[in-house]
Amino acid sequence: MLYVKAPAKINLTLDVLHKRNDGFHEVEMIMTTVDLADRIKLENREDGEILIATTDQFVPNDQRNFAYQAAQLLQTKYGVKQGVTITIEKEIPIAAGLAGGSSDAAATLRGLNTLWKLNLSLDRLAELGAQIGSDVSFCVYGGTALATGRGEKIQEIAAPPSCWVVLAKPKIGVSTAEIYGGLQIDQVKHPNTQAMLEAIDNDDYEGMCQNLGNALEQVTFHLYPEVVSLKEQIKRFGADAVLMSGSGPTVYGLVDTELRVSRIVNGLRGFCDEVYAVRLVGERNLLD
Ligand SMILES: C[C@@](CO)(OP(=O)(O)O)[C@H](O)COP(=O)(O)OP(=O)(O)OC[C@H]1O[C@@H](n2ccc(N)nc2=O)[C@H](O)[C@@H]1O
Ligand SMILES: Nc1ncnc2c1ncn2[C@@H]1O[C@H](COP(=O)(O)OP(=O)(O)O)[C@@H](O)[C@H]1O
Repeated sequence: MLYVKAPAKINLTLDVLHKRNDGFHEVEMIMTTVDLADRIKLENREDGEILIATTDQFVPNDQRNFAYQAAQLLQTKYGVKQGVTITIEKEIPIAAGLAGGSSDAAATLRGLNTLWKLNLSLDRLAELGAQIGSDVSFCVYGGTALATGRGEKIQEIAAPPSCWVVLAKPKIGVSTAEIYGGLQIDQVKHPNTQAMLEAIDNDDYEGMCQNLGNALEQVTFHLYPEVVSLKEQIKRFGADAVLMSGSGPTVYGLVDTELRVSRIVNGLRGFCDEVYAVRLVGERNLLD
C-alpha cells in the first residue's frame, strides 16, 4: 500500500499562439504547484482489476477517471498482471482550472511506478501522462515549468518568489474544451511570458505580480460574468495581483503578508463558498 499526494497547479501565464490541425491549441504557459492536494491511496490487487473509490460524488469512479486511465495505461504498456484499488480523497475543486484530475493521474503514475516496481523515469511517466491529458505531464514533475506544445512539453524553471495564494472558486464548473472552443485567435490578449520568466529568475515579486496574464480569461469572463466580479472582489480586498487559473473558473490572488490573506478570506465570506489560502510550492517533489 502507498500514499501519494496530488497537488493543484495555477497558471502564472497562459498564452495561446495558434490553433493546430489536430484541434488542440499551441500554448505557452508558466505553471506552478500550490499546496492544495488530493491524497491518493494505492493498494495492490491480485485479481488484476482497477477500482476507484472517491470521497466526492461528482468525480467519476470508472474508466472516465484519469487515475483509472493512468493505471490502465501502465498495465497495458508494461504487461502488469496486478490490479489496484485507488482511493482518492478529493481536496482540489473539480473542473476548476487547477488540474485536479490531471494531478490525480500523475500521482497514480508516480505511485504505481513504485508499487509495481516498474523503474520508469519521470520523463517516461510524463510522456505516458500526455496520452491522458495535456496537463498531466506537468503534474508528473510538479514544481514550476514553462509548458509548450499543447502543454505537454515541460521545461523546468526556478521557483517563483514565495508568497500566499488565495484561491476562490465560483459555484460553476467550466469545460476546458468549451473555453478553448470559444477563443477567437486574432483577438487574443497575449501575456508577456518573457517578462514573467525574467521576474521569476530575479526573484522579483512585484515583477511577477505585474506580469500575470491568461489569454483564456476573455472567453470565460464573457460566458460567466460572475468570474469577473470575483476577480474584482479579490483585488478590492487587498491582493497584489489577481488572475484566473487555466480555463477557470477559479480566480487567485497573490499576497505577500499573512495578515492580508485573512482580510481577503474574510472579505470573500458570503460572496464565495470555496475559498482556500495556500502557498506556492514552487520546487519539485516537496509534497511527496
Ligand atoms: C487550460 C489548461 C491550462 O493549464 O488547464 P485547465 O483549465 O484544464 O486546468 C490546459 O491547457 C488544459 O489541459 P487539460 O485539461 O489536460 O486538457 P485536455 O484534456 O488535454 O484537453 C481538453 C480539451 O481542451 C482543448 N485543448 C486543450 C489543450 C490545448 N493545448 N488546446 C486545446 O484546444 C481541446 O478541445 C481538448 O479536447
Ligand atoms: N480524478 C479526477 N478528479 C476530478 N475530475 C476528474 C477526475 N478524473 C476525471 N475527471 C473529469 O475531469 C473533468 C475536469 O476536471 P478537473 O481535472 O478537476 O478540472 P480542470 O481540467 O479544470 O483542471 C471533470 O469534470 C471530471 O469529469
